[in-house]
Amino acid sequence: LDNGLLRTPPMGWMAWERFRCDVDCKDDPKNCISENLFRDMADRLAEDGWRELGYEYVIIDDCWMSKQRDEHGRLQPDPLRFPGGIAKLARYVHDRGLKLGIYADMGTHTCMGYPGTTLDKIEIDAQTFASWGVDYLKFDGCHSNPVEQMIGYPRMSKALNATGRPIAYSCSWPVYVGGLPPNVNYSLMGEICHLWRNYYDIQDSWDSVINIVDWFSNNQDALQPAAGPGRWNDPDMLVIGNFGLSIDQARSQMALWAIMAAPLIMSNDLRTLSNDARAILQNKVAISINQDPRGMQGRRLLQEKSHIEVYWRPLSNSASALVFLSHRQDMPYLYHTSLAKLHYDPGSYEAYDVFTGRTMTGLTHTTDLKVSINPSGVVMWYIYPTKHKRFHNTW
Ligand SMILES: OC[C@@H]1[C@H](O)[C@H](O)[C@@H](O)CN1C(=S)Nc1ccc(F)cc1
Repeated sequence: LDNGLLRTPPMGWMAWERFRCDVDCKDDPKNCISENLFRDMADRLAEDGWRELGYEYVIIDDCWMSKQRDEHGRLQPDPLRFPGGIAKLARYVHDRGLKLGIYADMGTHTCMGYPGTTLDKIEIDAQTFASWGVDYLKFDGCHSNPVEQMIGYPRMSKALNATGRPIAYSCSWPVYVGGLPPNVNYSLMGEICHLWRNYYDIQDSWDSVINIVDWFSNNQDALQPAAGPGRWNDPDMLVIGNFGLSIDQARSQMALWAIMAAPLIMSNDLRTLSNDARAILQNKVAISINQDPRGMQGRRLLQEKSHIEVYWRPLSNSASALVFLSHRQDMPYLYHTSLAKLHYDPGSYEAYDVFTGRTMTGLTHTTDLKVSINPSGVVMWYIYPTKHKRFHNTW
């Protein structure tokens, strides 16, 4: 959606994968979906260096609502869990230089059974969110049919615009109609939404992450051209820092989300994050690849019989990113290749290893490259022609 917002993929934090629909604030006050949780996360984003790296959105997901709309027919937060109201929470978030996201559902109910936004409620819900100072809307699609979705998703886009408040618009519509053409028109998606969920929900496991990566790669011819500034495919949240990924697998998700120009929206507990997870999520070069101003989503370049896969993304200033993924090996694999084999033009290059911080100089397109990749791990390089060295930040 070309209205100046999200010219690079959104970055921030979202409650759902880590905190789900925990509404038990009596027995679980630290983890339940409440204003306290979002204030805690806003504090962490503002105090632990996240905001300066670009992580700016604090996004409320399902289960924030009261079970009834108010006497004016407006959505309202659960009064026990959000006693101060959403406008006050938005002020708290804004005071810390951050932005607030919220969740609604095109349909009779949200996926977890809270009040939905039926077609007649779209305008009043958009106005309500704008009046609260909300900056981002995740619009889910449970409990609605394809006709209601076809009417509702464009109508919400118009309604948000009509509020006069710049609100980033995330659409779950493709997920509910199979994620691929002809049921999904990605040109239309790019006109009405800033980002869209294409595929099933992510879970806290490597199986889930690699399943999503495989689906996006197998369908990249339909998906990759749909992405660009203001219009992003959304393979779902970063689950780095939770319970299911090893360090190598966490690096793999960060590297592949950078190649896919995916939103970098974490769902984890920033209050107890390990140093390893923080180092991966705060990796400046991985973030700068993800946020590259050209906004060109990358692709899977090749799959070897050894189950080594190579991903490539073109970047600004004649730079590019390469990711070597060991998909199904069970020991470190020494992969031999050359830039020529990866379709690079003749010339001399330098490569910065994103996770070790080492720079390789004096590479030509024929230099024999030997890359050791751990099982379910990656090696990621930021590559630029030596003659353009002056353009590239020295990290
Ligand atoms: O309730 C909200 C939750 C999260 O917002 C996800 O990101 C959305 O994709 C939808 N969603 C859930 S759990 N959706 C859902 C997923 C599987 C299922 F069997 C029934 C509902």
